[in-house]
Amino acid sequence: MANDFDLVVIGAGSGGVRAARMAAGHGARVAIIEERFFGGTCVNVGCVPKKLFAYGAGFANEFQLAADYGYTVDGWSFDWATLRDNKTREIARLNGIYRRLLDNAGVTVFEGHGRIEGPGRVSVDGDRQLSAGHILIATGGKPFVPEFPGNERVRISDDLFYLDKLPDTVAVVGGGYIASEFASILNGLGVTVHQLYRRELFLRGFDHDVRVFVAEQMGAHGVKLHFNTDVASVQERDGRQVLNLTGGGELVVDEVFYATGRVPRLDGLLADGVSLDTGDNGAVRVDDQLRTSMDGVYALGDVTDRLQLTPVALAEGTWLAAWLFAKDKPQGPVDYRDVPTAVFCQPNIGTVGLTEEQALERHATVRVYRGRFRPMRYTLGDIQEKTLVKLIVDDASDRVVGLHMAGEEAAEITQGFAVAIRMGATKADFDATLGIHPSSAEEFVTLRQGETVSR
Ligand SMILES: Cc1cc2nc3c(=O)[nH]c(=O)nc-3n(C[C@H](O)[C@H](O)[C@H](O)COP(=O)(O)OP(=O)(O)OC[C@H]3O[C@@H](n4cnc5c(N)ncnc54)[C@H](O)[C@@H]3O)c2cc1C
Ligand SMILES: NC(=O)c1ccc[n+]([C@@H]2O[C@H](COP(=O)([O-])OP(=O)(O)OC[C@H]3O[C@@H](n4cnc5c(N)ncnc54)[C@H](O)[C@@H]3O)[C@@H](O)[C@H]2O)c1
Repeated sequence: MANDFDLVVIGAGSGGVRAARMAAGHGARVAIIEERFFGGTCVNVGCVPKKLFAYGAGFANEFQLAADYGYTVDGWSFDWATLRDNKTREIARLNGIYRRLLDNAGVTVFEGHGRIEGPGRVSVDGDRQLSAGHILIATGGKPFVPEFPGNERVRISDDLFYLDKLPDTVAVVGGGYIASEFASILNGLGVTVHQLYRRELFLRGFDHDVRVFVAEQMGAHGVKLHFNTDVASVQERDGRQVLNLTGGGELVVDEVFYATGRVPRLDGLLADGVSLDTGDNGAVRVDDQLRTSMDGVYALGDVTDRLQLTPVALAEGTWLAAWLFAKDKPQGPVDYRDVPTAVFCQPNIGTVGLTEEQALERHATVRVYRGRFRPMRYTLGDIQEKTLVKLIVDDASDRVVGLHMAGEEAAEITQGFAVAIRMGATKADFDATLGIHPSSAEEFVTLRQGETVSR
């Protein structure tokens, strides 16, 4: 007997929606199951509301700058409820768009909990049974909070987007993307922010110079950074949160936000007796064709815990739909080389390719070019905002193997350079490219004094 659907997708986030729409476009009969919100993490409690808040957090700086340009900007104030509710309205609009995209693509939408009952069998809310030629797990991730006394008192990233009231003082625990972005956002909105990170320097995995520079700049913006600091317990005192620190001492704040990583979301996904190979943190293991250990079941995006980025989930969704259903199959697997990324902390970080540390693992000798400057926009007044640009070049081939920026518009600028890096641009190509003057981006093509570093 024919299956109900050629493909049943569980989870309508970035990767699931993309795979479902594209598969339907290739002529497959597709169903998608979503239990919480269309568009998933990115649209609802991730990239989009985060970026809107980051824009919101930048205005205090702009008002100060406007005064340097002769504007009178006395008496401005900020209303949290307006920002929060305008954001929520926009997210509701996007939810509708995601839902309509699926409907218009001819995808059958089920609202409820998806569960794999066995090979080729999926249920919706435990009752409606669907048979499927292929099943795709695109269930994303969820915040991870470590075990310690009082951890039920802390908030996670989802909560920030719906706070009733903006607290006066917060602790943000973690040193990755979310903690650094949230610390900058809250600081920009006028909250006193303590960011706690358990090791020596946050933003592990990014280029060391960038990490040092961002720590210095975030500190200058007012974020109180506490490195080599971890939390033993949290308790309430007089309506406030008291963090007992592992090294001794305490920190008293109004709210505690934990951003200590995300783990794959597999809650109730597999019926009794159904199992899949998973990694240490529960991530669904896949091969380079996104196949899981169960025949006909695929997985992509955050649930596989590789690169937790929306464009990666989108690329995987596009690839899988074509791989399974297109007349012209992709030539090879998804290409994860030189994935550009940005952290929307203040200053923003943009990066593509290797850090200096990674470059030295692969190449015997590299040339490192650094530039540090005050963007022209800030030169009329007292704002001491700085920008860092850095290129890492493999000395043997002259190829630019890493490009890093921390400063205004780092994400916008890095995206364009990422194309050049992927195409194998050399330092000579950068040198031969004329700058756009005056701009910050031109610094990347005018770096001349390199430092040679060997392993
Ligand atoms: C605060 C924050 C900020 C971020 N900012 C950025 C950014 O700026 N740039 C960037 O590239 N990435 C960012 N990310 C990461 C990005 O959001 C994720 O990489 C991306 O959403 C992953 O897509 P996905 O399809 O794998 O999963 P998700 O988007 O998480 O979608 C999974 C969906 O599956 C649903 N689901 C789960 N289980 C079931 C079930 N059993 N039945 C039915 N439905 C189910 C969930 O409700 C959800 O809608 C951010 C993440 C967070 C948390
Ligand atoms: N701008 C973006 O593209 C963007 C923004 C936000 C999130 N994301 C994605 O979402 C993922 C999750 O973000 P995240 O910031 O939660 O994770 P992360 O992996 O970036 O950072 C987690 C941080 O928590 C710390 N940590 C882990 N366990 C801890 C513990 N037990 N105690 C104290 N500290 C601990 C880690 O050392 C690290 O600093 C990111 O990896 C990223 O891929 C992307």
